[in-house]
Amino acid sequence: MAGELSPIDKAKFVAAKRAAQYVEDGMRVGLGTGSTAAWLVRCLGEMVRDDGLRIKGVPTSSRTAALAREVGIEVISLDEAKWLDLTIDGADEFDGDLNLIKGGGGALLQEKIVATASDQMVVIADVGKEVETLGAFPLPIEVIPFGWQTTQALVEETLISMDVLGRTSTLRMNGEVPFVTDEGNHILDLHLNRIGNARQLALVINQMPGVVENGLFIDICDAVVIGYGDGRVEVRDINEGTVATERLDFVETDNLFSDLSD
Ligand SMILES: O=C[C@H](O)[C@H](O)[C@H](O)COP(=O)(O)O
Repeated sequence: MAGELSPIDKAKFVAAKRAAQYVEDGMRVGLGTGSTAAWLVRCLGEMVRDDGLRIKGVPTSSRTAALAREVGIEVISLDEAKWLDLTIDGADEFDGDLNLIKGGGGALLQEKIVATASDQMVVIADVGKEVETLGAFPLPIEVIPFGWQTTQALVEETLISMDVLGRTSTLRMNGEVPFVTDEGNHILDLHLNRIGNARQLALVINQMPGVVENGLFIDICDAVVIGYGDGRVEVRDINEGTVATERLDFVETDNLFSDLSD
């Protein structure tokens, strides 16, 4: 129940609950992936069930698709939707320009495609995700399995030539075997510490053969809803800066707080 949630889970929950207010009847909504986005899907499921909200959801991973169906959200594919009114998703880091690192859960490819196909992207995050400069969180890049070690070597050589700090990368593992994304690819995590020019880095990485996509989301996010462990939320808009700071009450319902899994 809510009283047993850790401060970080409360922060994620209030961010998700506040962001759910962006969703209007009839919208086509991109549903993000991760522990914060899972709260959002639960909140929307409750609104569908209790308030009669009618939405069509486009999930960004098989995990989110399963959860959305479980809570009663109508799920359609991106190609069926064609264009989305709104996407709400989590992030691993966001900076003052609302640029992001995403992909900690391995869903960055579908997430970027879905967010880019949306009129608006709203990110939900606990306050610990805010950084001055992106890069403390390892930057995920999705690579095809064929020749992944060659791709890794190319990525590392290129980063060295660009004089990017860090320079090491690791293949993401799932126990003893390489992690496999929903698209059948692998993830390399780049340990950069600090990304001086995220825009340039994103372009350079995506030009390398074998790389499918990187976890830098530049100029895609329109607003971040930041949650705090004491129930406060802050809405930061790319055009208007901080537009609202408020406190949300926790609503303890079995639907939201039982068996929550990412
Ligand atoms: O691939 C996963 C996504 O980009 C997530 O949205 C991101 O990793 C944040 O996840 P969480 O809300 O669990 O911190």
